[in-house]
Amino acid sequence: MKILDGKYVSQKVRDSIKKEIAEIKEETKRVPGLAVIQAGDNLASKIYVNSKIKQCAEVGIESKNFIMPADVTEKELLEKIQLLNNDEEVDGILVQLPLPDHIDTPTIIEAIDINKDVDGFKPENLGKVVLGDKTALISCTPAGILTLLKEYEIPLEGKDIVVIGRSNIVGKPMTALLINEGATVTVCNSKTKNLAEKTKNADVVIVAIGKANFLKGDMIKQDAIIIDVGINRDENNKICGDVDFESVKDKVSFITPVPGGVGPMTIAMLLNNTLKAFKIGKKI
Ligand SMILES: Nc1nc(=O)c2c([nH]1)NC[C@@H]1CN(c3ccc(C(=O)N[C@@H](CCC(=O)O)C(=O)O)cc3)C=[N+]21
Repeated sequence: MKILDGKYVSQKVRDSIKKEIAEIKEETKRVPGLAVIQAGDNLASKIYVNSKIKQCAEVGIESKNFIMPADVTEKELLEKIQLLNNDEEVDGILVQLPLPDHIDTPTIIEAIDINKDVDGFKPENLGKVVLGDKTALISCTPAGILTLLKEYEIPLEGKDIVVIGRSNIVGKPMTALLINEGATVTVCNSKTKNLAEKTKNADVVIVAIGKANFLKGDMIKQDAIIIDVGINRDENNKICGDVDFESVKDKVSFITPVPGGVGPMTIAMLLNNTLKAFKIGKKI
């Protein structure tokens, strides 16, 4: 078993982003800017947002955090996004999800300027990902997974890959990226019949189903590669993934740990998208 070390690879990505930003700053006197909007202050959101802000500072991205009250109206959020769309110093806009129930999330995402959509959540960006358009701002988790697999020189062409989860922000863009790499992709979900039959045949299994310790050793084949997108809390409030690490560990060739796998890669890709959006917006 080899660990796909997201902590290590994300640091490498951040080092490279930091270097590029320093060079651009030297030449243009400008640095990328990221605006983060949070509605309400639930603790989990706060922790992620703080981590993003800290890592922005580390690579030289200027970040601004806007905390709106939990009862913020859709109109107020849309007005805030309009201001940020027109703000020269803001290259990327991230609206932390989930939003409170009374807010229509697609309406909010739709309001973000296409070139500032650093989460890659807008329909146009997902469309570009499907078409293999290099100018896409790619959803951060799938982009991070692809970067991690490439860093470890894991070939994808001709591989049988099962993706468990069909969300707009992980499963769907992940599937498109893998198809474009020449993999044969099966997309499953919580209602899939005979799931283990499918996962047992897969060279790579990507699990994003949001159920603690869901994927077990008897569901995979020998030497499978396992990517665990889940972040759950177990009965002892310890962070755990969607994969039962103990039960699969002796069977896998590669596996991402939780924590320290996909999570850090996701944030690194957010920084990367912010730099990309800055370069597109400022024509660098
Ligand atoms: N608009 C938006 N974009 C997001 O990208 C987004 C979001 N909303 N809402 C919440 C989720 C969650 N998310 C995480 C990213 C990294 C870690 C991460 O780095 N986790 C560490 C562990 C952190 C810990 O110990 O708590 C790890 O896996 O090693 C976790 C969670 C991004 N999200």
